[in-house]
Amino acid sequence: MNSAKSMLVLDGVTRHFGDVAALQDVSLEVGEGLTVCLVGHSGCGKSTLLRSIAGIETLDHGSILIDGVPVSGHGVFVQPEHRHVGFMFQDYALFPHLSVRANIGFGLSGLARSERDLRVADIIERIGIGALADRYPHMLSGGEQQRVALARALAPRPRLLLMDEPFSNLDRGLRDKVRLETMSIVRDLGMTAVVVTHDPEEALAIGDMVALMKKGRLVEAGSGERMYDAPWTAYAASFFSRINTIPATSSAEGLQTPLGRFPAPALKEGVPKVLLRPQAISLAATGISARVIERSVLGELEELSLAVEGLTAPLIMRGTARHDVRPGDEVFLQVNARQVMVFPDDDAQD
Ligand SMILES: Nc1ncnc2c1ncn2[C@@H]1O[C@H](COP(=O)(O)OP(=O)(O)OP(=O)(O)O)[C@@H](O)[C@H]1O
Repeated sequence: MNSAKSMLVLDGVTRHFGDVAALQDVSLEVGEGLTVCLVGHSGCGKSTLLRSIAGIETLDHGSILIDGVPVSGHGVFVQPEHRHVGFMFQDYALFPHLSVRANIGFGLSGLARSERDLRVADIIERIGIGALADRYPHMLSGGEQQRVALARALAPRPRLLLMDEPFSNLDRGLRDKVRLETMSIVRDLGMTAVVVTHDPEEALAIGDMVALMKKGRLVEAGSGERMYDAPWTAYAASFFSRINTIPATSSAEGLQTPLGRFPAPALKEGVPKVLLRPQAISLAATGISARVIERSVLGELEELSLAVEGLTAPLIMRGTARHDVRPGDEVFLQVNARQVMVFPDDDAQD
């Protein structure tokens, strides 16, 4: 993290809907100019958290500060329109009867006409949508609508930009391009942004910080690189990629597994389990004996599904190398010991 001031502070944020604990004691700080991605499976509370920051939801407990100003909690509730946040909805929610220019100017009604026109012209130029300014939403492609929605959210110069699944309505091919362009505009403007996504790759790609949620709780938060390379929890390890779970038993020499012996880190108690990314395994001339169940070429990557004595589930191996192997072939495996992750068994992955 850098030493920038905190633009958003969530402290013990809690919200129930009847019996459902949508948010439980969520605390997080986001430095100015950074993008945080809220990521997690459906129903984990991402949207409720975003809506709480926007002021569309109230809190049961906890508090929210935006740019140092309390906006929710401890008896305070600042109305959404006074929070200085820009909100970008998943479906863009552009007004169909207004031109692009009028859509962008919509949130600036408090300004004098000349000032409003200047602001709209400025953001249109920054986002590079001059050619679209006099069109109407139905005359725009999905990617163009997305940029107009971004311009509209940014025109009032919010302190915080909130984006709810902003790229999920775009086709795969367009999505990566629009995502790159959008996030570079957000970064160039020095905006602090909170982006909700259910896509682990998207979270890793765009978040300066990633906050992984599960059943209303924050599991862990940090840079995407740290969370992928050195997750603190088995849940995070398995959320961001496919993972092999290898049963282990502890002994004085370390952890015994069907894939050999690994050093045992100091774990509090319980039987540890070993997690192994598919790319930590490779074929070799000697090593652990295995049988090929299936080989699939996934474009850049090749995936082998392998049967290993002592493992009930197939072991998944992935890499860029191509192997001339067929189902039934006997092969040998090597495991990159530096990529072995060990967690207590009670750290559920579900
Ligand atoms: N207004 C509401 N009334 C009742 N329950 C709600 C309400 N809003 C959300 N919930 C519940 O709170 C939990 C969290 O929902 P939320 O929409 O925040 O999850 P999410 O992570 O954004 O999910 P998704 O990715 O599917 O949008 C869910 O169990 C949901 O059913």
